[in-house]
Amino acid sequence: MAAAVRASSSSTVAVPQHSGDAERSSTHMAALILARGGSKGIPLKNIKLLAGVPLIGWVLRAALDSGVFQSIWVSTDHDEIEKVAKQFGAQVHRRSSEVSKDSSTSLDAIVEFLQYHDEVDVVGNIQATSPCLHPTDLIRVAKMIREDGFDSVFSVVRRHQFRWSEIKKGVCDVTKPQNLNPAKRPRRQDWDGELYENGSFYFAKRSLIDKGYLQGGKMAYYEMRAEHSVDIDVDIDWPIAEQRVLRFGYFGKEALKEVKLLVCTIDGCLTTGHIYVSEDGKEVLSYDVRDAVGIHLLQKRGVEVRLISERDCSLKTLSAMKLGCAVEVSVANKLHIVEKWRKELNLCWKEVAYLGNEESDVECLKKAGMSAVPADSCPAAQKATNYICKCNGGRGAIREFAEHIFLLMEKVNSAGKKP
Ligand SMILES: CC(=O)N[C@H]1[C@H]([C@H](O)[C@H](O)CO)O[C@](OP(=O)(O)OC[C@H]2O[C@@H](n3ccc(N)nc3=O)[C@H](O)[C@@H]2O)(C(=O)O)C[C@@H]1O
Repeated sequence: MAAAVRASSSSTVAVPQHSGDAERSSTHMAALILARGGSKGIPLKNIKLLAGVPLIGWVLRAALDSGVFQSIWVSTDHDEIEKVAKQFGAQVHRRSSEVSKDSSTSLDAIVEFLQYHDEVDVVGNIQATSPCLHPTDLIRVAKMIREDGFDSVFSVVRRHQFRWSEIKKGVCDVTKPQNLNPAKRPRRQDWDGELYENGSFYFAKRSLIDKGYLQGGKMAYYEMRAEHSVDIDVDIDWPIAEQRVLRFGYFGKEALKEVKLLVCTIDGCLTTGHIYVSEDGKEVLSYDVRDAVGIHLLQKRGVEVRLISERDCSLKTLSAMKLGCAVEVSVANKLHIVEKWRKELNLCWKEVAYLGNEESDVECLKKAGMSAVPADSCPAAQKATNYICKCNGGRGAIREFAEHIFLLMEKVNSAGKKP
């Protein structure tokens, strides 16, 4: 009989230092994210943007920052997914079509991966469909395998749900309680609940997978915090998952700071980039009222908003928009100007948010504590940011980014309140 032991994300387990753990261990533990191109419900689900980040990006970020893996892989049959995986620092296993079908199981794809990778002793199969994973979870699970000697560990979540048997015509005409006594219904606080596999990850030693199992041998579960337990299964889950990751997801090693300054590129962010020119050479720009509202909301919450452009935009036209923002035009080097503003306001980069869409924005996007690009921004800008808006430039991207900033600021403030 396989032994099952518990671990919990809320238990106080000694967490090893991030850097160097993977190198120090002789066991080759590989993270493996399965991301086939043909998903049934949501097209290309595995790279669809969830809160501005491609779905696989959320778990790849956690896997990389955990520092416990000797190698991090995405197994895919799709060029676009390969590109995104590499952008997030993963290696790519191009899998065969046999293990990419609707009927192929995760185990099929994992077995194929191992056939090509003799060096791997343990596979940590992390499912992209559970994007609220944190590095601390992976660090604890790696310890359970490496130090506590488990052959397999998988994630579970505790639920307080009463189960009832199914009524089947001609077989069973009535229902029966499965895990409760209706005469003595326990209150939530009087009942430990039950553990459910939540599909976030499955770690298993090669020797076990060779026998055709992901769960077996000396086996343990890892209990995840309920708020981190998100399983995207159907389309309807997507907006819910989006709210969850914004609140509880992992945003990288750097602690977030309150935003004090938002710098926004004019052409292609505040505006669509279209300019109407009259016979006498006058420019007419248009902007989205939603974006003006976004700017005013930010200002109301004490965020200074400034506009920047490489082009010699008409200051008269910009001031006619009545946005109440300081503006700098004909800028040769945007980074120099933002540095100047940052110093003038006595801010660190983490307190600066930046919305840009072009090559000239890349340095600022990389340095800012929070950055975003409109959906129709150039690929270099998209690569440099951690939030790709759903809205296009001049079509609500500022308003959308403002909401994102507010949510993250809520996260900063609630973290500050913890004892
Ligand atoms: C390890 C395992 O058995 N995983 C299965 C899980 C697991 O049982 C549940 O999540 C538990 O809550 O269920 C399935 O989960 P699902 O189909 O959503 O797959 C989870 C993630 O893995 C990718 N995948 C899966 C199989 C495969 N051959 N190639 C892949 O790339 C998907 O693209 C997706 O990102 C299911 O719902 O049918 C199928 C999965 O195979």
